[in-house]
Amino acid sequence: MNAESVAVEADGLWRSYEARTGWLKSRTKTIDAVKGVSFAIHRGEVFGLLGPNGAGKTTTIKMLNTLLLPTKGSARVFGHDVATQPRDVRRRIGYVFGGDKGLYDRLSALDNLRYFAELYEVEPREQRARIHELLELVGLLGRERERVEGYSRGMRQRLHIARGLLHRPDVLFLDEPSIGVDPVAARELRATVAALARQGMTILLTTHYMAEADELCDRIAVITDGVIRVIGTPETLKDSVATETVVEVEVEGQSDKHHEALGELPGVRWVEAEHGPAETSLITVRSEPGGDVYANVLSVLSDLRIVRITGRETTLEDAYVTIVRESAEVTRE
Ligand SMILES: Nc1ncnc2c1ncn2[C@@H]1O[C@H](COP(=O)(O)OP(=O)(O)OP(=O)(O)O)[C@@H](O)[C@H]1O
Repeated sequence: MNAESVAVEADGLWRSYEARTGWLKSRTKTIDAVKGVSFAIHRGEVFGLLGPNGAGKTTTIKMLNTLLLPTKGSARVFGHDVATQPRDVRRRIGYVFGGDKGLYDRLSALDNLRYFAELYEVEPREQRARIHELLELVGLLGRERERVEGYSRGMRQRLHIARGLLHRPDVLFLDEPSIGVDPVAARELRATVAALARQGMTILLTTHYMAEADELCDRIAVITDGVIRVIGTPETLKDSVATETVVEVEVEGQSDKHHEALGELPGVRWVEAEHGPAETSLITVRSEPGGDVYANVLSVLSDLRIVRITGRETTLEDAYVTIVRESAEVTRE
């Protein structure tokens, strides 16, 4: 693959920290935070890095964005080495992290963006239009003259994203952008990230919210204890832990004649019906995970009155929890 189709490439990245322990008798201890991480993010891809607290996500991002030097291994952003060509890397990346730091509270959003535009050497002729365009993208147009101290967490986060985009980076690192943001604001934030992705931005996202990762990411890497355990699309991750989808339908009357049709639906492994209370039947359909099993079952039963339908697909959270648990077992062995 050539350097322009691979946006970010990590090759055996390793980072150790020397941490001081003890008070009277201080000793240094080596913590291996990231232990040989490798992956490639393609241009235009939204790539999620998921893992529990302390797994090594931020350390990985900081090596990729030149804030930390790798102890071992290497990484490139559009072919530029993070250790030997940091200026070239910085020109191509934007870094946005969650939380309260990184903005000037006493200034308006507009003045914050003007300040950072200067800092990032955005051409003075371009600044006005660029700031306007970004305020529009993140949905803050009309509020830009208000001081940031009066902004909600969600608005701050969107302003952070605008800041990270001022110098037109090709890759955006989003480190827990939705931390502490309420559900409605988080949804708006996801819409902003999705809009950026549609425009072709390459994004590396870390988050603890599985639904967010599922909605936004093309591929996901799960990291625990400094090691990547799995890389795949949200669907492959879910499929790797899901054994089947179970749908239960309670219908009025007899359903015997629908049995055969249900059994012939794509992916269906097994159908069972039993008589329920008060002239109802309970039909259980077990099928392979994924596919349109709900819609198919409902269409076969369309001439019956449905009392209730329950069941659920494997979620990304199910998959994540299983992967993290299994990796903890492997580490213990
Ligand atoms: N400056 C540092 N000095 C010593 N140890 C550190 C330092 N920064 C991080 N660590 C340790 O490295 C490991 C990985 O930390 P890192 O912040 O990369 O994890 P993370 O996956 O981003 O976690 P979180 O989800 O909590 O942000 C942890 O054990 C952490 O305590």
